Amino acid sequence: SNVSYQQGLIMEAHCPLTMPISKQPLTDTYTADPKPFARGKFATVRRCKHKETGVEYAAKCIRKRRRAADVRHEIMHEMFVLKLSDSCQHIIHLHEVYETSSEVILVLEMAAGGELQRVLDDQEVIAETEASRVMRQILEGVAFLHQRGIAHLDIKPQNLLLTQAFPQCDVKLCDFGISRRITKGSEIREILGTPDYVSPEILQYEPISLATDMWSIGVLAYVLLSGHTPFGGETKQETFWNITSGIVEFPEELFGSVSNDAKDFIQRLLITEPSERMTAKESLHHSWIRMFCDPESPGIDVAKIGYTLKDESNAEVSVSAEVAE
Ligand SMILES: Cc1cnc(Nc2ccc(CC#N)cc2)nc1Nc1cc(C2CC2)[nH]n1
Repeated sequence: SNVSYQQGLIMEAHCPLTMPISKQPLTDTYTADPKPFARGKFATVRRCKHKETGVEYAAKCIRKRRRAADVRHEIMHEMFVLKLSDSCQHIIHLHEVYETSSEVILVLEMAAGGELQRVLDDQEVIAETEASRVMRQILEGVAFLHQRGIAHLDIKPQNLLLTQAFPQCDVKLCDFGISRRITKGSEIREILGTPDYVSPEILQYEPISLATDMWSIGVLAYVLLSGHTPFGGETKQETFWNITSGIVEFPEELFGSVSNDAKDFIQRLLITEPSERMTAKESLHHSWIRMFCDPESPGIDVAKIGYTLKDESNAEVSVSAEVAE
């Protein structure tokens, strides 16, 4: 259609989510910590506080040019996925975007509790009720993305953030840096996530799909309940061999006190054939996930997708759709 869009970026023609990008200095509006509290390969994350509201955010500063290729499109894809996920409580929200000559700065919701990985470092395993509650929230977020044809492709405890100190906290998914829209003839990508969480199809250069995330979720559940990774080997090569073998064991000394429901949940995800794994929607109905959740919480959510467009006369036209999960 020939409507004109708000100034800013048009990420994907079929679903134009406008996201104004400010060229003002971030420090006009926020007080930013000089020292990052987290670092990725191409990004640093700084705590920053809005000068007027006092609200704290996490400013993810992504270098625009790296490996010589212009990675602007990848950054816009991450912004698109974050904006599309605005209405999901289990995905970190994108608040604002700034751009300098060398960086794009995503001002993101602050999850003060930090990474789920820290909890695993501190306490090895977590109680089964807490593991089920964590998994349910992660599955809500993943089901939201999968409903929209997006695979995260890097689900691991480092990318699962807690809103406050464990266990009285909620969990949010972050980092869509290697996420992909999965189309029908899904592409074959030599994307490599984190060795322990990577799925057999990735190792065998077979098409990636939404089911690739479900494998990682199976690994995550195994780790939460036992403190060990199911395919961990002495070397990366050995780990990859164990993954493609698809043999999952539940040693008595690790799983002796773990319910059969929990083991069944894991076994229905750690299947080498992607099409045989539970989908995110099916896993939300698995007894291990339903068992502990508060009965009155609705199992079915309705997702609202809304964005505003401008018509020829520059009047705002709002478009919204409701999608029953
Ligand atoms: C207290 C805290 C501690 N450690 C991290 N680590 C971390 C993990 C993954 C990524 C990868 C990404 N993206 C960035 C930082 N994030 C925190 N809070 C955040 C972090 C954020 C947004 C995601 C940056 N909101 N609140």
